[in-house]
Parts: sequence; C-alpha cells; structure tokens
Amino acid sequence: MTMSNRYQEAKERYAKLGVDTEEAIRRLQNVSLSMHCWQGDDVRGFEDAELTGGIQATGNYPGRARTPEELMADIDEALRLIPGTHRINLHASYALTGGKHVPKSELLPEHFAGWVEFARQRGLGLDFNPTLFSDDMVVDNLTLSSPDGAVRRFWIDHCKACRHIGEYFGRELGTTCLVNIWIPDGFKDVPADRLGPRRRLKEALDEIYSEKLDPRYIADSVESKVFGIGVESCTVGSHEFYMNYAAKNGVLCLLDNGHFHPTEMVSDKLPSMLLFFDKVALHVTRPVRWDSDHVVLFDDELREIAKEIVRCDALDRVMIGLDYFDASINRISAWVVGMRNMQKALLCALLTPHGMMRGLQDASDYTRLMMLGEELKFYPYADVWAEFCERCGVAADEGWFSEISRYEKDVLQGRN
Ligand SMILES: C[C@H](O)[C@H](O)[C@@H](O)C(=O)CO
Ligand SMILES: [Mn+2]
Repeated sequence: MTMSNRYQEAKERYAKLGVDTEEAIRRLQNVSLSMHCWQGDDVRGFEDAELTGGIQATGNYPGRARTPEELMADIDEALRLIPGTHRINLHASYALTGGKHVPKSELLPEHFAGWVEFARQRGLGLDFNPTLFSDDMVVDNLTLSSPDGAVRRFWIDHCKACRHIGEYFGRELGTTCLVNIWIPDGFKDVPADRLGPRRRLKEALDEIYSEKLDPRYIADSVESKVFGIGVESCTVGSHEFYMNYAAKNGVLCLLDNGHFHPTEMVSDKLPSMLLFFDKVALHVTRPVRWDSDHVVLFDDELREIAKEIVRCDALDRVMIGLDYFDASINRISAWVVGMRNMQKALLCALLTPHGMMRGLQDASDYTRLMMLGEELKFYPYADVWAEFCERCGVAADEGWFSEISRYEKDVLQGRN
C-alpha cells in the first residue's frame, strides 16, 4: 500500500469516530512551538560562564555550539528536520556583544539585533528569558529576593532591560514575545524566614512590572519551581507564590513539568489554570526522578498534556515551549526528537474523539471509555503524521537521522 493509500484508509477509520484528519493536520500546521536555544550549548551562553542556579547539563558529547554562528547553524539544522514554522526561545545570556562583557543590568535591544535578523529571515518568532543564574551577582543562591539591596537592584534592572528587549522582539517580528522570569533563589537548609524573601521577591516583581509595555508585543510570565540542586529545602518562587502573584497582577503562569513533586501532573493542572487565566505558558521537559531536564519523549504525560490543551480547546491559549538540556547525545537530534514528539502528541490529541469520550464519562460509562481509550492507542495516527510531514516537506520516519549523521561528521566533529 502506498503512503497516500495508507492516509486514505486512516482518514476513513478516524471519520467513523467523527474525527476529521484534514482538520487535525490543518490545526497542527498552525501550532508554533518555542524551541529553547539552550539545548545547543548545554546552557552555557556566550559568556561561557559556569552553569549555576541549581540546574545541571550532564554529558560530554562532542560538537557543542561555542559561538553564535555555530548555535545559529545548529538551530537551522534542527529546524530543517522539524515540520512546521516555530519560535526560538532565547536567554539573556545569548546576547551578541562581540565578546565584550556587558553587565546583565545594562543589556539593550541592540545586543540582540542579530537574533532578530536571524528570526526575520526565517519567519520565526522569538521568546525571551532574563538569565538570573551563571553570574557573580547571584549571591548565596539569591537574586530578586536577596536581603542585599545592591543585588536586588542589579537583577531588577536586568529584568526591566529584558522586558524592553522582549517588546523589541515582538515589535520587530510582529508576534508577541513571551518574557518569562525564573529565579533560582532558595535555601539548602530549613530557613529561619520564608516570608521575608518572598516579600522582597514580590516587591521586586512589582517594580519590574510597574512599567506598562505594549501587550501586542510582550506577554509576561513567571515560572515556579519546587527545588533545585543546593536549594533543596525552600524555593522562594514556589507555585503558590507565583500563582497568586500572577492572578493578582495580570501576568501569566509558566508551568514547567519538571518543577513539581514527582506525582504532581501538569496535565492535571492545565484545565484549572485555563479556567482562571486567559493564557498559560508551558516548559515541556522530562523529569527523571528529579528535574533532570531529559529530552521530551512520546510518553504518557506528554500525551496527557497535549490532550488537555486540545480538549480544553486551548491551542491558542497555551504557549508551548520546550526546556531540557542533554549533553550526553547529539544535541541537534535532541532538539528534533523533542519537538517532533510534542507535535506527535498534539496530533494524537487532535485525532481523539473528545466529545464522544466526554459523553461516556458524563454517562458514567467508564467501561466503554476505558475500552475506547485503549483501542485508540492502536489507531493509525502514524499514517496521519506521515501525511502531515509530507505536506511540510520533511521526513516522517527515522529517515531524518541520516542528515544528523552527515552534519555530525561534516560539522560537529570539526569543533573539538
Ligand atoms: C535554563 C532553565 O532551564 C530555564 O531558564 C528555567 O526555565 C528552568 O526551568 C530552571 O529549572
Ligand atoms: Mn523551565
């Protein structure tokens, strides 16, 4: 059977369940994911500072991008193998300063003009993150919540500068830039005061967000975390802190699915968040036993996250970004696998007869509901994926990997 015959057959099978595969493909084509630049260089940034902040990239696979040119070339290589048109998520540590040290509090849009050009030429959007780690001004694991006013001032100014840079991205590229604040602040051991640091963080955020920027160009979000390496006992920017802050101050919550207790599921949080917020941002990762930031696989939680996005009819309300950094394998392959898996999960969700399944739940017909859910796992979504990839001009199967091997041999191996 030819590929298109297989698609025709899949189309008919899904149609019997009331699912329109053409609509699923069309909707998936409109989904832009935000691909994190930091998988390409193990979160090193262009200042080549030691990675701090309680996060870790482990492994020593050859070929890490060492310069802006190398990182951009590697991003291009990944994008060639991923269907659709996407966004690139930058950290402030990827400023293009021509090798000059610019304190983070003094960063300007001009330090990112090269990234805007890169994005414009490829029709990409840009998202942005202040970098409150890997810097001498992180003192005793504290930034915006530090008791030291000079430390707080530095980081407040950094975040303010980053919001201007984000607004500049949005204006230049004509697509709203998500500017997400994550801070590593916390305590290794049981703190004597949890309120003070959180009060200082709240006041710092109030100052950062006091400047009203154009919502057509910038959306703000805050990202919580339950713990980091070296800050195991208390994280200042906890989920409760940010959820309340966001609700009261008109900013968005960003949920990173590596930042909760292992049995807490972001998929379960999504519907509740969507009932109270216009938009929600995601960092999709794969925590293995802790916030290990492994490459996103096509696993149960990824599929569940995608199902919630689709069945809450929230494809345009959930800003989906990826966040992992694996230095033990080919980094470009890591990007491609994670991005394609997110898309595959969304496609499966788009091919699910949610109305029918909701009806079964509401009728308490859990027997039939379970049966259908399990049978759907063996439906021919791979044939619809193949059709989607064909229309986007990329390989649907492992055929893309020969290009990774060629690039590794021709380009990456020459870097060491
Ligand atoms: C690079 C980090 O992963 C990122 O800024 C942040 O989103 C995070 O998840 C820290 O654990
Ligand atoms: Mn994250």
